[in-house]
Amino acid sequence: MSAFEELGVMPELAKAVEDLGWMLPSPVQAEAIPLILGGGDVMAAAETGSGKTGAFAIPMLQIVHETLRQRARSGAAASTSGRGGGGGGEAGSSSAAPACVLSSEDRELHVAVSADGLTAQCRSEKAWGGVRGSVGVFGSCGGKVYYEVTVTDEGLCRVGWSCPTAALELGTDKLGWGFGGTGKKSHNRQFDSYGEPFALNDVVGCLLDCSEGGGAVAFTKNGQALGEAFKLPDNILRSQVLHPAITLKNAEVAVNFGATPLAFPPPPGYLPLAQAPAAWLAAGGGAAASGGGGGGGRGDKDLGRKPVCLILEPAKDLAEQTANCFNDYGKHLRAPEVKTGLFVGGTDAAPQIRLLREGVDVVVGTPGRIIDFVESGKIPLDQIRFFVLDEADRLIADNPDVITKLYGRLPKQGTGIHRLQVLLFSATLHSPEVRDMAGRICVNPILVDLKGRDAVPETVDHVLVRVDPREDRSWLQSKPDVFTDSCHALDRVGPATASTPECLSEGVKRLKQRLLQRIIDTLKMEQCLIFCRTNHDCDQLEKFLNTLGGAGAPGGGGGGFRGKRESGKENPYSCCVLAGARSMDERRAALAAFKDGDVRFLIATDVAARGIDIRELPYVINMTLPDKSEDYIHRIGRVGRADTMGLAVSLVAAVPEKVWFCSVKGLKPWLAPDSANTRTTDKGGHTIWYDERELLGAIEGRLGRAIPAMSEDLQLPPQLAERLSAAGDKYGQQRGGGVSKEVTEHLEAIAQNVAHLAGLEWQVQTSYLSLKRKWG
Ligand SMILES: Nc1ncnc2c1ncn2[C@@H]1O[C@H](COP(=O)(O)OP(=O)(O)OP(=O)(O)O)[C@@H](O)[C@H]1O
Repeated sequence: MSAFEELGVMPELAKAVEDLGWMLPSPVQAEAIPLILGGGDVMAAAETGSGKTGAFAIPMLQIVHETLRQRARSGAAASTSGRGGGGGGEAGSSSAAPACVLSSEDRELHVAVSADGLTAQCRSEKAWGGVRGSVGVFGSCGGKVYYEVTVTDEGLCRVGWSCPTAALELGTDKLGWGFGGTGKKSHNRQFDSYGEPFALNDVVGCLLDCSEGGGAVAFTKNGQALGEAFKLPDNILRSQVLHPAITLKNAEVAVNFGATPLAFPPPPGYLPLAQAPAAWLAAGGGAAASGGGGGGGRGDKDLGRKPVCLILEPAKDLAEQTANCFNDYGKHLRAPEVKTGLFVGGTDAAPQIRLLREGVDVVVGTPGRIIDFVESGKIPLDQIRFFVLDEADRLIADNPDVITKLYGRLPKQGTGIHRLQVLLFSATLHSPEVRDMAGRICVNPILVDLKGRDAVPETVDHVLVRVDPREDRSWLQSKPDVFTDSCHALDRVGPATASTPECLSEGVKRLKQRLLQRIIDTLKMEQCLIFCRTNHDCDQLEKFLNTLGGAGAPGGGGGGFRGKRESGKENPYSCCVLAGARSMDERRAALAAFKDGDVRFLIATDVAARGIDIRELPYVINMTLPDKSEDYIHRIGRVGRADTMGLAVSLVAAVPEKVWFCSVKGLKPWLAPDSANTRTTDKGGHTIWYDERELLGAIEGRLGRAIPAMSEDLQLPPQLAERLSAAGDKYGQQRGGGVSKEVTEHLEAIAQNVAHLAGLEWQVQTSYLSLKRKWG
């Protein structure tokens, strides 16, 4: 049994992580996996690069897989029994059709459905409870269908039709059309008088007309037509499936889809749902279809398969990485496979919508695209079991409203294995905002807090280089070329004005680029992730490195990485950019090129600060300190991952630097710097004074210690250099020259002992049993 299986992880998942070379669970995995498998809400704070993604993804995949298997089993059972009870329709037309019953899954838990799936009861006096039919009708089928509802107890009820992603409380959104006992029709929360009231023993007929030129919902009462209630929009008819839908409050109804004789014949041209041709029908929404267990009328097994996990990530690149992790960890899961979908902005929505239609179990995405898809009914949330905020503190700081809205729509009535689990993960999880949000969206969360507040991993060395243009006057030289941000394009910069704040600020910018080159050369860097403050700073630095790489050299000329132009192994300063202003394709290509070693330097904004995992990355450089101290911990955490040593170097200005600050999205004042926009924001312009001494103070305060400085000739602080050489460590390589070999030997030794112990245990058990048999 592997170490992961000892945590309760199923063999298929354990095998997948073994394929990745994981021998032992990391500490956060050892703590969090059993807690999540046990059904609890978990808040995990563990240092960067410690395997948090696996800590939530592995148990989630296991529970999702088990849930899907269970549904597939109950779906198969429902289909078999349903077909047995069906029939009675036009010869030949209904034989292959999925039988319709009230779904035991596509319902609220306070609604009970009878064993035959034909009676629904809600015993809550306060809450409406909804349920849908297990079979729906394609809006594009061109036919007309009918079913009957008999009111069998006092109480409130509303009946009609809704799409699989509609709210179960019928008529409260754009995808549901209902008729209530008080004589009101309802759609999208609009309640208008219609027909007449109905009550105990009344029989309401629900009509759906999908014929050409039709497109309507209507009702009858005790066989009398009440007239058209709703016209259905074309887009609904084209793209949606409509299911029988019922919502009740302290009431009971019996439903007849036409498998047994109806109380009243349907109006001319309408077929009872149970007798509709199979091609009109789609199984979905409930046990009969989920998990691939049921079959739709069009042979699309996944129709109606709804997401079980919702994972929010703060950046597109990280969302993509997490989705890939789910695919990697779940690659051996079969019957059914667990399907993961990526939903991020700035990319074509059409394939994502298609994916949702085909059915997806794990939804990973960024807040904007997710809320957009949820609000437009594309991502249904009524089957969600897991809500995960990865990098929770960033998500909560930037998107509290989206999180609150999404949480508000998640199903919370479940118990046991159906309970909604909320998981919050980050290396920095101790803010009051996180505590406050956790108090609202978690139920008794268990805190896995491995290293206390904001720990930097032992595998990360971090140092700073002071940049003081008052002492180092080399910035006044004109060579080598630098590409600063034009903040001081209108200021007189030269020896005569060299001590004004503006000149010193320009001096910082020039010095930093030249220092970067010296650091790269001195430490003989072959791979480094370089953080800049803004997209524009990334562009400028890209130009600078491209110029160093040789004018006219392939890869020179700026404009970002747009496909392989040369091997980074030949150009010592080859670079590409990963920043929010670049297209998703460019970002993807840049990250891939850097990971593959095709370029040596990845210049990035904070979109790459969190979560991005680059194997054996040796160096990070901060051209400018981040303005939020927690982002420092995440940025430097791009090195020192998975027990690999890494060094982070921060360039820290000793004087304030004037930088661009645009609160208006898309504004680029540096393209035409003038006396208005180079003013500071308090004077109506687009710049601020950035003081890195203060930012450094905040970071050191947070970490509780000073960050050591490199010497003027860019050597490591002595205590760091000594420790590194004493341990024989190198940046970009495993700590201790390769702990994994020791781990392997250790595991091999344990495996023999464990096998021996298992043999002894077997002997004890069998001897006990044989003695029992012998002596009774
Ligand atoms: N048990 C393990 N054994 C070996 N390697 C592991 C293990 N768990 C995770 N890893 C590897 O460690 C690296 C970091 O993992 P991951 O990205 O999940 O870290 P994280 O804690 O989420 O980091 P961050 O805080 O930066 O988001 C990955 O390359 C992953 O494959």
